[in-house]
Order: sequence, then C-alpha cells, then structure tokens
Amino acid sequence: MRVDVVSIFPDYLAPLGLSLPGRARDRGLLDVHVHDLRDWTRDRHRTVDDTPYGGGAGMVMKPEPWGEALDEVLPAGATLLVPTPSGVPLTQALARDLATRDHLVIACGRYEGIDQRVADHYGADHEVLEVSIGDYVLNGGEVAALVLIEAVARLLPGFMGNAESLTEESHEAGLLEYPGYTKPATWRGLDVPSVLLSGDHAAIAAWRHDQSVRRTAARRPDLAHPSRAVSVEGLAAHV
Ligand SMILES: N#Cc1c(-c2ccc3ccn(Cc4ccc(CN5CCCCC5)cc4)c3c2)n[nH]c1N
Repeated sequence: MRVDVVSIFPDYLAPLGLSLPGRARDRGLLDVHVHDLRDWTRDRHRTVDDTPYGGGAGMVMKPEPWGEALDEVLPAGATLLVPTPSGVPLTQALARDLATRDHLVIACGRYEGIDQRVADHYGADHEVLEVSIGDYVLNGGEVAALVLIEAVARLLPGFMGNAESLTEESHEAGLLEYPGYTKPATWRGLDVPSVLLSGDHAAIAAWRHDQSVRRTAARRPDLAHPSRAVSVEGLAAHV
C-alpha cells in the first residue's frame, strides 16, 4: 500500500518512521510519502488560507494550493481521505475496508478546514471520504492521519507478527476485548482469575467471551445494540 500525506506541517508526520508503520515500511508493506502543501503555493508569502465567505471566526484553507498538490499527488484509482470533525466515524470496519486499497492520499487541513470545493472537485473522479477519528475537536488533520495510517497499516497482511491477535481485538467482533493478565499470579494481593490458570481452554474461552460481553454492555452500549450499527456503504450514503 502506498500512502501520501499532504500537510503544512510535514514534520508532524515524523513518528511514521517509528514503531509499527516504520517496520511496515522496512518490510515493503507500506510506502509512505509526506508532502508540504506550501510547495504548491505561487506567492512569495506561500499563502494557504483566507477569510471565510459568509463571515465567521478563523480562516479557511484556499482551494488553489490543494488543487495543484492533489493534481500531482492523487492518481486515478487512489482514495482521498480528508480528516474533519464533520466526517464519517473511523471504525474498525472502515479501517478494514481502507486496508484493501492500493493507494490512500490524506489531505491534512488546518485553520477551520479546507474549502469544501476541494473534496467536491475530486469526488467527481475519485472516492473521497471525509472522516473523523472521534467526537472532539483537534487543531488539524495530522493527528488523524497518524491514527488512520496506524489503524489501517496494522491490518495489512504480514504486518502484525501474530495475525491471530487481530481477530481477538476490540471491535473486531463488535465487542470490546476481555481483560488481560500475566505473571505473577498474585500481585499486591490481587489474584489472576483462577479459570485462566485452569488449563481448561473451553472454560477460558467462555469466560473471556462473557467478560467481553459484560464490558461492552457496561462501557459501549452503542456497540451492544447491533441494530444501531451502520455499514461502510451506509456511511458513504451520508457523505
Ligand atoms: N479527523 C478529525 C478531527 C478533527 C480535525 C481534522 C482536520 C482539521 C482541519 C482543521 N481542523 C480544525 C477545525 C476546528 C473546528 C472546525 C469546525 N468549525 C466550526 C465553525 C465553522 C468553521 C469550522 C473545523 C476544523 C481540523 C480538525 N477534529 N476532530 C476530529 N475528530
């Protein structure tokens, strides 16, 4: 998979050289390229923002630099991801879907976002997904890009050493994962649940599933009621 990231703060993406994404790059599973949007500005001040039409606080990112950049960086067939507070939620299902793509391009906005015509323009010939990583407001899209890349990259075949762990993770089966324990069997007077020391694999599996169900009901009632789930196709319909 190739991933291109465009940002006015390319150094923000430096962590991509570390840990999981770094290892994926070394294995040739992930090919990440980071670009500075200001390389596509034409004025001596390298201007990327202007005041919003209709008034309001803050500044909006101008469409021209983005158009020049994406014309060069976004080829036919690539998927454009635009992080935004108003995007469709990033879920494990969406991450799995994105992990099947050959080429992702992530447009990291700043200020109060990118002129809407940029997403609209490229939506004519590309899949464009305005995506949110959570119900809180950040100052830009770079953190979201790091989250998106890690959530997707770890699902690439051959990426994680133990592929089995991917199936037991939170959200994979619509449930939160069960609690984990390791040595010592007793720590500060607290014992590991005895079933985990029993060697009875059927009982251990049943206990873990029960713990997942209880945790999900207690912490994420929204996940506990699948009728409230929305498919990836359903999300696209809300774009
Ligand atoms: N993914 C993700 C995100 C982001 C995110 C992603 C990308 C950008 C680019 C710029 N910002 C800052 C910002 C701040 C407020 C508003 C809303 N304003 C309301 C009044 C009219 C103007 C718009 C928009 C943009 C971003 C934030 N935040 N939270 C997530 N889960």
